[in-house]
Amino acid sequence: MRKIVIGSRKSNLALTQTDWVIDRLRQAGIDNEIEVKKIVTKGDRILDVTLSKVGGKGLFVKEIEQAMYDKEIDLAVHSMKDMPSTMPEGLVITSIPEREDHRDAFISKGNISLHDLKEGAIVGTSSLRRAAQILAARPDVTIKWIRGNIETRIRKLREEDYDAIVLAVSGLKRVGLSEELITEYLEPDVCVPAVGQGALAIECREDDKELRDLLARINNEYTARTVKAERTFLHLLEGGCQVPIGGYAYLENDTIVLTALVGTPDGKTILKEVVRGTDPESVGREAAEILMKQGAKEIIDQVKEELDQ
Ligand SMILES: NCc1[nH]cc(CCC(=O)O)c1CC(=O)O
Repeated sequence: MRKIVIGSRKSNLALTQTDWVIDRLRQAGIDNEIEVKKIVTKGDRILDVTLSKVGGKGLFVKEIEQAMYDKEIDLAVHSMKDMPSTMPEGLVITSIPEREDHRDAFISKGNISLHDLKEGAIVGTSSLRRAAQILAARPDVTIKWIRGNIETRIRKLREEDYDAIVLAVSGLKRVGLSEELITEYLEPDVCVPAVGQGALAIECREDDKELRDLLARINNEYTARTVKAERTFLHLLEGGCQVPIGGYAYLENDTIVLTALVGTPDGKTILKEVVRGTDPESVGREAAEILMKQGAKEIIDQVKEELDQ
């Protein structure tokens, strides 16, 4: 039986996610030897610059993908939301396990809800998507960029002048922090999560048939179908995390219900639609077409132009 080598970033979140996948593989009866190889990515090295300005998504995955081409590793576990919407030649997302909580968490000093924050309160996020939606709900608050891993951001809330921060519930749970820290779960009607938020992507070489057959055992059809709708939408809008785009889909019986969002970073314009259907790609495409008709492309092009300056 062949040994399986998994490449992982060194962050607590990445290693936890990798361990979680290994647990799933074991539960699925896969008892091959498994080795974890730690890789430091460019994204881990440039933590002091706004993520959107240094190239966004690709940053965390590129070096891991090179290791896969070089056969130093066989597979990698990523946060789905960090995956670019197009895959590089020869690599595939072969399996999508069951999704963790998809929501964003609002965490404030003194447990004050988003609605009850005082005027001018400082909310920390480095996501344009979160900034847009927080400002749409509360135009009177100030967004202040915050960087660093989940643990760092929690510490900065405590030690610096932030009144609140927003981060993914899934990330918080995965690094072992208590959900008691959370003031408020932001449902998609308040804050549409990032496409793929809470889900993992297991990536491997396209031609590694033997490994793909093993990994298929931990694919979750519900998550795979809904994430497919979200990513089709993202792909058609050519969005990375450098533009305020959100997408979340769930199933109602067999119907996919996709909430799709594009907004301006100041939150003054929010385009948001709910699309239903059974075929994930059609649902994603329909959402993209509707938002495009409402001016989504113009918003995205303008945000990209501003970032380039
Ligand atoms: N942007 C960084 C990032 N990438 C993945 C997660 C964890 C969330 C997930 O599992 O999707 C986080 C932290 C966050 O958004 O607060």
